[in-house]
Amino acid sequence: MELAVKDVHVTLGKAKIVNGVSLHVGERQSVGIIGPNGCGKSTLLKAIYRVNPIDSGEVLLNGQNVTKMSPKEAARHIAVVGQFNELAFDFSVQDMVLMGRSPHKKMMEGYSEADYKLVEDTLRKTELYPLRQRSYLSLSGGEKQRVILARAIVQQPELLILDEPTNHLDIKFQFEVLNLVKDLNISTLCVLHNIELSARYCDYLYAMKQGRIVAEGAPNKLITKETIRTIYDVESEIYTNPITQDLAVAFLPTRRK
Ligand SMILES: Nc1ncnc2c1ncn2[C@@H]1O[C@H](COP(=O)(O)OP(=O)(O)OP(=O)(O)O)[C@@H](O)[C@H]1O
Repeated sequence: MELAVKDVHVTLGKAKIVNGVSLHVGERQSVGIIGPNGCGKSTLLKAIYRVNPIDSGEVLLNGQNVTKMSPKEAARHIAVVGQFNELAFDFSVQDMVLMGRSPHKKMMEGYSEADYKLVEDTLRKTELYPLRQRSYLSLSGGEKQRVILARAIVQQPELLILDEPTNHLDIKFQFEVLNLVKDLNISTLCVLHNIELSARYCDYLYAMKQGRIVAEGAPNKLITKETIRTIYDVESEIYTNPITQDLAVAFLPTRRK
């Protein structure tokens, strides 16, 4: 599944938040967006998954205009793991995850044995199986985040959109969630605040500032001290971690006196 975002503009209230953004996610590619607080990353993602109306521009999935799809049709192709996972009504963990199958069901069609099997396998993979009978609202932030990811996995999307998926997670689950996403081997578009994680898990990155894309490229090309200075206004040095051999960033903020 390919996603093409072409010259998208979004206004919220009277403020122009996204200002002519174009980006591309190729078949089975992991693409990341980095940028400072308030630069418009979530607003852009919400425009892509149809929560925010767009002023102009296009969002195309394999050439098909997403804004013209029915919500159910869009949900057969795109799953979302958002930043805030609160709900007005409570469900068990198992039922929450089972709901991921609903875009694939016809009206009044029940869940099949295969659906229940997929849910069970996914609950085990995400280490949620022991919590399957628990009420979703009683879970911790990190547990909720994993339930939302499990629901997205059983949705079997061709494009997964993630907004800060590691937000509430401890170190172990940060790696496990990103590894699970990587293993899905589908197209992903992900906002991550952690630059080192974005370098490790993304094939290609876009850097955003004040509603625009200001740089793009493979992580080892895009992540330079100049890009970090441009987008975050912080000095840094980029180096190779001598133990993991991964790209690493040492931030060198100037202290206020
Ligand atoms: N309804 C609204 N009316 C006006 N401005 C809004 C509205 N909703 C959000 N904004 C503003 O739009 C800007 C972009 O918000 P957005 O959540 O997209 O940023 P972000 O890059 O995802 O930030 P963060 O890294 O903090 O999550 C912010 O300045 C926010 O205050």
